[in-house]
Amino acid sequence: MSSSKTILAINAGSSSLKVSIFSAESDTPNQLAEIEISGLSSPPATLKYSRGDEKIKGKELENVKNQGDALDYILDHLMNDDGLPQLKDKEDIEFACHRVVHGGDYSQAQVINRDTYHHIERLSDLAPLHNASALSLIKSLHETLPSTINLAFFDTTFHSTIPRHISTYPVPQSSKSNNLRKYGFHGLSYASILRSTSSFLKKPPSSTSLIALHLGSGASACAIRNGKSLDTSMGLTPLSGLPGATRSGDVDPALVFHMTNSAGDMSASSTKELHITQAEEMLNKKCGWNALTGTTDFGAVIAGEREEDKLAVDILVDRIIGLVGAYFVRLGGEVDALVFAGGIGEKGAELRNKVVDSLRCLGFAIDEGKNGKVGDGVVEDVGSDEARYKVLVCRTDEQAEMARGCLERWDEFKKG
Ligand SMILES: Nc1ncnc2c1ncn2[C@@H]1O[C@H](COP(=O)(O)OP(=O)(O)O)[C@@H](O)[C@H]1O
Ligand SMILES: CC(=O)OP(=O)(O)O
Ligand SMILES: [Mg+2]
Repeated sequence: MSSSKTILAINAGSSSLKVSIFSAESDTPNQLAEIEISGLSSPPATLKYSRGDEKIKGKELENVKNQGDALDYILDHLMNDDGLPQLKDKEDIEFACHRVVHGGDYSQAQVINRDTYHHIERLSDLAPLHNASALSLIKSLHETLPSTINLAFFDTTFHSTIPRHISTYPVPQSSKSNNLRKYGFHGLSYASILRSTSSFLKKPPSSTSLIALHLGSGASACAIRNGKSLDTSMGLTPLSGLPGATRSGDVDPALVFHMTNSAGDMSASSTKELHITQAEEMLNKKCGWNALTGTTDFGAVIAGEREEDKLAVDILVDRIIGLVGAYFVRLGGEVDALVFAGGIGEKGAELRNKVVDSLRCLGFAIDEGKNGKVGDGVVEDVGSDEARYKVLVCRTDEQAEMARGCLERWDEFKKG
């Protein structure tokens, strides 16, 4: 390990691209700058940049329409920032860490080479909003920065501890369908949440138990027992569980055949790299709160006054509390904290209020004053002092989690 070089960590979400740059001079990642382009699914996209005291927030970017444009914009911005002398040459970037949502059976991060690239490509059908765009970013980075080593970090890795009776679907178990199991996603985020909250609670991660909620354009919940994922709400693909901006979340599996009689036909948006049926297209891209309200921006939905806005919020709250109740039972009530994270979890004070208010019977309660004043802390306690269980807000950092993983295996990754 250790050089004067830098690590670039790239997190392609379904509505955003977040990139952080770290110096690789110590055992823990030292963030030099963080840049985020959000609102890719509700244009215009907006830029947020922070490097020390230098901050840009809410700048609208008319010409940034997709993940590829966003990466080009971000690399250009970083390379041309005079306040970032660590990044002047393309060769300064030793590693680029990419968040890849579906890692199939990979149990740890991989160096991207021809084999791993094609393996990830084959998993694209199982994460149709994510893997294909992560791969196109990997390809474009490989072309722009030919001397940088690309690494894939998977959302699925954290959930490899889910017991078999929880990850198995009760369907015929042929050898192929044994791969048709629950994988779970947002794993880099849950690893980051566990690291930050256990440190906040002054407990080792291995004895910390949480019900964690990652609520963004894709939303999920996770039961963490003694530092290990016990269950999570996304499954074989990131479609199941909670509704998202454009995803239905759990519905009766037969519903789709009543919405269309060509469910199994290929969708017009299928490409050579990505095969997606009309059913998958509909449930992944045409549902969620966007289908109910006409916007993917949950900030606008929760501020909205219309019946459909209220309905979308009530649905999300209802599905969240259902999962928290189930996980509370799974954990036998041994819960150190309920944790909110992700764009909505971190910024949506009113949603936190509604969720926690509905969980009073379990011993959770919010302090409205603290909840309304969440600042820049990595972890903030928003629970009432009188409540039995803690309620925390955590600024999850998937990029830092990847950079940490890169530093831990630096020499091995250098060998390729
Ligand atoms: N003040 C706010 N209140 C509630 N939701 C918000 C607020 N600001 C942003 N959001 C929502 O956060 C979501 C994006 O979360 P994020 O985790 O960054 O997304 P991604 O899934 O792309 O990683 C969007 O739905 C956005 O509308
Ligand atoms: C897995 C997933 O849905 O990720 P995101 O919320 O970043 O889109
Ligand atoms: Mg995300």
